[in-house]
Amino acid sequence: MATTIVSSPGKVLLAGGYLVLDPAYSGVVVSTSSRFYSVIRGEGASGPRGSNPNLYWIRVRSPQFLDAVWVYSVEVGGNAVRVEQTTDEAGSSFSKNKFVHLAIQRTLSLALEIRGANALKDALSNGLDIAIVGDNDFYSQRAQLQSLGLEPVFSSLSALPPFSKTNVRLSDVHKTGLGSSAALITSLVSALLVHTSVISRGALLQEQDAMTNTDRRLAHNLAQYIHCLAQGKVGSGFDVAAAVFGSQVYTRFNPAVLQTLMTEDAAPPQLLPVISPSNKAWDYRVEPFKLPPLTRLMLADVDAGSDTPSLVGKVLKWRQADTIASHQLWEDLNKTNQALCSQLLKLSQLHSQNPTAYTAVVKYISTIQPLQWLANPNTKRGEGQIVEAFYQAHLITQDIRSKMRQMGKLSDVPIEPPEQTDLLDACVAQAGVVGGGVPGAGGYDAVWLLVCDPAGLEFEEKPMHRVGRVWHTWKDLVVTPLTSSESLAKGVRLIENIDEVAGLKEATAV
Ligand SMILES: Nc1ncnc2c1ncn2[C@@H]1O[C@H](COP(=O)(O)OP(=O)(O)OP(=O)(O)O)[C@@H](O)[C@H]1O
Ligand SMILES: C[C@@](O)(CCOP(=O)(O)O)CC(=O)O
Repeated sequence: MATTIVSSPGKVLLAGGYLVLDPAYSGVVVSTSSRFYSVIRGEGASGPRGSNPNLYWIRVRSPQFLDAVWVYSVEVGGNAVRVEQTTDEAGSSFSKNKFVHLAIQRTLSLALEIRGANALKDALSNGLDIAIVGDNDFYSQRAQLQSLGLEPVFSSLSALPPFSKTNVRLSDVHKTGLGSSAALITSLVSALLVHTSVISRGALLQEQDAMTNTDRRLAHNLAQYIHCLAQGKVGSGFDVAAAVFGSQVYTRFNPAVLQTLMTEDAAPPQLLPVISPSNKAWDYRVEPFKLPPLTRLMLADVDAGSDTPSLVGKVLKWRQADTIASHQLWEDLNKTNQALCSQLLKLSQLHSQNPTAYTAVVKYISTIQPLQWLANPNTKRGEGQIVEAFYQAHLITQDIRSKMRQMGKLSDVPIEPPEQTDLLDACVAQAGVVGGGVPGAGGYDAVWLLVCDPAGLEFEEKPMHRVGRVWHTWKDLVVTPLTSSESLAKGVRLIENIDEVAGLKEATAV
């Protein structure tokens, strides 16, 4: 039987945290080079069938974690699929994994509706072995680095083997906020949809019209549904949208579309009428976005951590309590968020119009602090407007930070708390840094920076290196760099040859 391999990226919400919960506003989302991989091998899992010819077996493994093998029996009926975790098989975990279980159960239910029982039985005939791995960035590597006597700096992270074992259980891992569950569910659901021939392999291979392809939109709708069901709440869905479609300007769907399906017990009889891409109730919007050329997204995991749902609860409570002030602030903040999107896209246009001047400007502003960018009396023709455009982007990021701090103050939520403000101010003052902020809901989880990344310089001369030094020597918070940058591949994608991905074959070997 064939092997199906699908990967999907993590996410960073650069602008639009909280506002993106309201369909009146959009979020600017970057998908990351760090990805989740689901590898489905069409054989390997077997179990007692007894007298039941409709029983099949699926084994799911997460080799990066201890006690992370889950074995499911699958009973394919005429109009229902029963998926139950079993502990009969040796090595099967006694822990449960709701995200994996629901992904399998709901996806096979949809496959039964669309492809019928015989086709589904064919796909499951020899049992499925499914291995799931996430790039190292999804989980804090501090402990691994310490055990190897390595400092938590970029060069050390690059020295770690891909898909490193964490030596802990999933319940004990320190996640870094890149959206592991959204990327996991998107890759697993999409891989199962391909393996059961519900969607075509080509839908996840092509990148043109990725945002309008109906197979990809079916995968999106199903992944959104399962992710909300597993998380027990309907967030904005920006993380799943980024996992499916890649970097974008995202406007959420009306949660009412899922109302009839949000019951955890047996799968509702009919998923397709709701999940289908032809269901107009899926009124989300995905518009193209990408970071400008010769810039680099930098992410750091800040060891303090925050509980996003509680931050969200407090902000929404404030929004209801102080409707006038909150509406005005959200309107202003949304305008600034969209201005950031437009300004970054403008930089891409300026590069297209005059790549030579653009390249020269990036090299120049990488050597001086943002407040000095406009002071150069000798700016060459064609370069002045590019320097001005970078400086405008810098001002917009600072304005977003100011408004996010104001929202935090008014709602009594540490969106950009003083410790994060100090860290970000120190970073944004470095030569060649365009701007930065707290991603998503903010708090103490993480920081993001957009830095110039000029070609042809030694690493030690690059803004990335300067920022890395600030992070490494920072005293008030434990700041650990992630290796992720922006993913230029458009969201979820099929991997045709496992050897395309370094370490994937070894990490997922049966
Ligand atoms: N490698 C993995 N294998 C199997 N399940 C995983 C894996 N990584 C994450 N998960 C599942 O995703 C769940 C984490 O989802 P949760 O919504 O709590 O975090 P999250 O918001 O996605 O986290 P973050 O954004 O920090 O990655 C875990 O409890 C686990 O069920
Ligand atoms: C607060 C919110 O708008 C963004 C949360 O982003 P993050 O999980 O902090 O990256 C919630 C949501 O969009 O679902």
